[in-house]
Amino acid sequence: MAFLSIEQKCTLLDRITRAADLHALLDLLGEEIDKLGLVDGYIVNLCDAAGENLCSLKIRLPFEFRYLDKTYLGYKTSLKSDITNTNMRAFHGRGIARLNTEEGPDSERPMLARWKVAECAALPILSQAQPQLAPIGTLLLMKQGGSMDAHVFETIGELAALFLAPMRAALGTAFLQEFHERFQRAASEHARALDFVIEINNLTALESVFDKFAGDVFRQLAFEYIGFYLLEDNVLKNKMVAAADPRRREIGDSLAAYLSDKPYALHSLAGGVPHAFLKNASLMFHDVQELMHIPMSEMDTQSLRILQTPRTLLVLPIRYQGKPIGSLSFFSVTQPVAVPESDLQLLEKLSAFLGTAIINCRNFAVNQAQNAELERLATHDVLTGLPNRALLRDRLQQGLARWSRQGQKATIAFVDLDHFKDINDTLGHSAGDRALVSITNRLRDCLRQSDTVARYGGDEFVLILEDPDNNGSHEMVLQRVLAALCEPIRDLAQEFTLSCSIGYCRYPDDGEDVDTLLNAADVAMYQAKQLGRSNIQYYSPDMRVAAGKRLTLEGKLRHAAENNELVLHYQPKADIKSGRIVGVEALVRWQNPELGMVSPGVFIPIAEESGLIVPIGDWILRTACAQALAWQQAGLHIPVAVNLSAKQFQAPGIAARVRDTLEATGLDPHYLELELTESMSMGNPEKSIDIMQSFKALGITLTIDDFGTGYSNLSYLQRFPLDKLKLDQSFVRDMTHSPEALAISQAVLAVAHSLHLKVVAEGVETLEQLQLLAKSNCEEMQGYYFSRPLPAEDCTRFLSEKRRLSLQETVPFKTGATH
Ligand SMILES: Nc1nc2c(ncn2[C@@H]2O[C@H](COP(=O)(O)O[C@H]3[C@@H](O)[C@H](n4cnc5c(=O)[nH]c(N)nc54)O[C@@H]3COP(=O)(O)O)[C@@H](O)[C@H]2O)c(=O)[nH]1
Repeated sequence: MAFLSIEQKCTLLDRITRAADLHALLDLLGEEIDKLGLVDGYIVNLCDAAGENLCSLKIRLPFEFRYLDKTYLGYKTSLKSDITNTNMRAFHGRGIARLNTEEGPDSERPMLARWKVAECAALPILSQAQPQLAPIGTLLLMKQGGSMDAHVFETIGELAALFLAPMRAALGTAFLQEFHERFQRAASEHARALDFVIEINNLTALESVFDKFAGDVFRQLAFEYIGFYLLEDNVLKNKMVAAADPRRREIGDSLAAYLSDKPYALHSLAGGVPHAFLKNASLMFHDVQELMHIPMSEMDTQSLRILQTPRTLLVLPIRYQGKPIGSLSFFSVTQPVAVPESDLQLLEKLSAFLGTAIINCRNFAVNQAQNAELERLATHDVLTGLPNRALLRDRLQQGLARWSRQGQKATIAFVDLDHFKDINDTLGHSAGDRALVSITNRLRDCLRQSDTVARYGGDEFVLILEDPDNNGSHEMVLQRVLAALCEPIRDLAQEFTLSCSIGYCRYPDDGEDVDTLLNAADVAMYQAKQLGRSNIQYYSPDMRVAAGKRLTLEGKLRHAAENNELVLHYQPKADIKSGRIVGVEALVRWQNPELGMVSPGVFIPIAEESGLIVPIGDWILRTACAQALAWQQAGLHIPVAVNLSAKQFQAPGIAARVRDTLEATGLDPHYLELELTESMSMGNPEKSIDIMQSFKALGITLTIDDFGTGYSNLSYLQRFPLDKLKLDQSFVRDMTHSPEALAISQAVLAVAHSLHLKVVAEGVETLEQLQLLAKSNCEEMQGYYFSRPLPAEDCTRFLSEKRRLSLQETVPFKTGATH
């Protein structure tokens, strides 16, 4: 039975034959279905060229949803997919397939509610005359009020049949054309995507990456906002909300502000953002009602309110190597956005590129942080955090350029802590470290922000003081530094007071380059040390001359022992009461072919500072022991006293070295006396006691030299295993005319005697001094009055002649020796 009249069919066929292409045919078919007024909506699905998918090519949704017609255009369903699907049932079954509350699969029923229709029905588009040919597609019909009857299907089926042949022909052409267009589109999309990938991968800041991504998406799709969320500490944090129109930023900004301190927890699927992340799949919502189908959190409800209820919302996971690392939300507030399958695929691709770019940025940030740390380690001192030598030089170099441009003056100062080693020796290295940190803080407090303090070495600091006003304020600052570093350090196990020696020079007066200035300040600091420490010295060129001389001496001294330039002189010591010679003191001399005789008062301090005293000291000990043994073998049983310098005393294994020397030379230890100074033993008294006990265990006699010149802790003195004290020659020199010197000498004698120690007076030059010492019960004496230090040969003669000291007027022993 025909439902369309002949005239209708003829008119229609005429229009069909004049239709230009497949789209014109589809439009015509739609127009005719509309005219019939039998259904509220329809979708024309046609097979694609490969015969693999049904493709929605013409859509007319029920009236209130027509704005979405374009959104679903191009939607593909695989012909191999779910055969219970209404379209598939019609296509494969070649008959009508219904979907309503009673018929059709449950999975499709939400579609009825979504489009507010009572029934959907799919008709295959096929030829009744040639049933062996496969359908070319389906026609999905929608009815809102009530169901569709046979009349509807037959009328629309008859209409569709008229279109079958021309559509089949047009399909071939259309698919060829579509294939061509798709190829071209793909090529240009490919090129665009490549540009995008290159550009986005070159970015190193997350914000720029988001901006770039948003810019590209906004150019291609009608979304108004994009929210970026990244996984951090097991929550999704909003990183940015980008707006397509800068004039409408407020909504995006409000959302970003709201989300700034509210991350999405990932323990539930509530909300599109966590949903897409957890499911690693995209979600598309065309209205709020659809959105309501997934669980919502309070945060989502509030976000939607801020977004004034978006018309379209699409959420995608951001993936890196297939795994989600965040989510992206695209939304539009003013108008719905159609997102055909091809655009969705494009977005998914872009979001994968975005994922790679995000990881690049993170790796870049980690590398930056690592590089910064390496840079910091290379330029800063680890303990104090102060600039190290390398950075100091760099800062000084930059300063020089600036000062010369601005005609400005500056001060470069070397600050060296006095006796810092004592803290390490007494309280250990961690206390030493704490002291250095405390010193650093004091230095920082003394300086202005524009000044520099750097750690130059162990206990050496360098200050760069800027002087933009040329007002000489540097002197005040250096005084402040000296005072601050002399304050006691209280946060150690025991209170410790340090001092410092400061040397400084001025730019440009004393030098105009880094090395000259640092060297000048160093030379001045050395001078400050020489002048008794705890003072400030301004550089003068004379100091450099002296320092140069000192360097020359050090260079020559280095080879003195191997060149046989060192020689020992021996100064006899006598018992004051009996007048007998009770020992000799070995005193080193340096006879250099170029410099002549160099006084030990000059070269011993240089040997001490340069560390040369250790090998030189070994030579002295060996030579003195060998000489004492030679005297014994000649029948002169006389003990020899050897001075031990502080460096030697503190050198590891000193007791073992002395023992080895005694063994090597064969001298009985009872014929060796070691002279130690007060200051070297008081620096770290406990350690000194250990070393002294090792000496005593060998049978060596121990004497404290120069007693009275240093600062002695009497309680320690009591614990030292000593035999003698040597009264310093300064007291002996003055005792005859200075009541104070006499009083100190007598006090020293009293202390020594109360500790059962003998006293040796040194530097005795006159009979008067000798008599005074005898009256004060001093046991031994040494000095020019009895004998100057003598070369070994002369001393042998002196000992052989068995000279005796007399308390009466005598003629002192004279030799060719200078001292
Ligand atoms: N570590 C070592 N230090 C040594 C050694 N030899 C010397 N020194 C130290 O060098 C300083 C100067 O020594 P020197 O010029 O040898 O002076 C000694 C005596 O010559 C001098 N002296 C002795 N009697 C008199 C005197 O009557 N008047 C006078 N003006 N000077 C006199 O005193 C110095 C004695 O030194 P000491 O007993 O050690 O205090 C000096 O500090 C030496 O210690 C060495 O081998 N190793």
